[in-house]
Amino acid sequence: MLRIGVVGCGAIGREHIDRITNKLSGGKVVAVSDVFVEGAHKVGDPIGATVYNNSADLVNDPDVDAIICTTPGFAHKETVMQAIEIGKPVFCEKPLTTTAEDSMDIVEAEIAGGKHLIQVGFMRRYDKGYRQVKEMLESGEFGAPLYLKCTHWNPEVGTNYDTPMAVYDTAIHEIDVLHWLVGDEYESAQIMMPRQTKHTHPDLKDPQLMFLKCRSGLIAMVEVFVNCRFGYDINCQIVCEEGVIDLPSPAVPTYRKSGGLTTPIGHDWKKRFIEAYDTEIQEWINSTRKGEMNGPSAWDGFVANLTADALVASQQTGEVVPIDIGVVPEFYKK
Ligand SMILES: NC(=O)c1ccc[n+]([C@@H]2O[C@H](COP(=O)([O-])OP(=O)(O)OC[C@H]3O[C@@H](n4cnc5c(N)ncnc54)[C@H](O)[C@@H]3O)[C@@H](O)[C@H]2O)c1
Ligand SMILES: O[C@H]1[C@H](O)[C@@H](O)[C@H](O)[C@@H](O)[C@H]1O
Repeated sequence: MLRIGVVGCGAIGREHIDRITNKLSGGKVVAVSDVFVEGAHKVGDPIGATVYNNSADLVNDPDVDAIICTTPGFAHKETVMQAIEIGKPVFCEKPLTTTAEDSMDIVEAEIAGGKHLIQVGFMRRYDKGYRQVKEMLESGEFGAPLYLKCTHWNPEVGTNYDTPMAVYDTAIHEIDVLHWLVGDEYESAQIMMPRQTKHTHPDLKDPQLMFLKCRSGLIAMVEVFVNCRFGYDINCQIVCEEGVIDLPSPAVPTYRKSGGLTTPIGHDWKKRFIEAYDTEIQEWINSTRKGEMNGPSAWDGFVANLTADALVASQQTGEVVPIDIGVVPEFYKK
């Protein structure tokens, strides 16, 4: 049994605790922590977990074998570095950090420790739909992918969500999954701001149109609109030389009523990728128990943050910003 400590008992922290406790196998949440300690007690007490009000005490608890970090992005580095220091595996929710510089510090610390310890929560790589699309592309039947059109639409966000977060908290999913999907690397990024919705606030530009160009010439266009009101709607269309692939959305019943034919769109990110989260955490538990680390790595987290930094820079100027990933360290070569 993998004894897990969860740092950060907010929305996704509670989701992961619930799936480990009630759905998955091979793991047990034995400790939880949150700066808001009442919140940690609320989820930790019913399952008999030790409750902490800080990350370091949980990471250093001898009864904790591995850590799940589900604090906000700005706080991830603290916990991940503590875990590396003591040599414990850590599953860190996306983004690894909020800047490439901080992610590089983590990469360097992990390499220095000589052991693969970090997995980043890029769960779309575990989604059945994205996996099917990847297989279709790799079959060669569609020829080369030429351009991608994606939407990342959220119904609404809180007032603490600002312009850069549209990149490093939201588009970071597409940043990671798209280059993985097409087997390419980004070389430049650009953002254009269309007319803005009245439903945003002064610190948030919304919507934003993001363009990522790959080395092959492929361009990915990602529309991020986080106050779209109507629902949580993630789509991706890949235009190839020999055909077009649309990412399948999870099947839902459509219905005829009041003179209309309706396909419902959910409101909740937790449900849209629920199976992907289950698979991701189950595979992390399984591989961690075997002393392996197979999922998205700290290097993948760094590459995503480097790309995000270029997009954030373009938010200011609208200009094309180059991306130079450099050479993949030997340590991360598969
Ligand atoms: N993979 C996904 O699809 C997905 C979905 C949702 C959230 N996330 C990621 O998970 C992380 C958490 O998101 P959330 O929606 O659960 O946020 P949240 O605000 O609901 O929860 C964060 C929790 O962390 C606690 N916290 C804040 N600062 C802390 C600190 N310094 N140390 C310890 N605890 C601290 C807060 O009190 C809160 O309980 C973010 O990085 C987010 O991007 C990923
Ligand atoms: O924009 C949100 C994404 O759609 C979700 O999948 C989560 O990652 C959440 O943290 C983001 O704020």
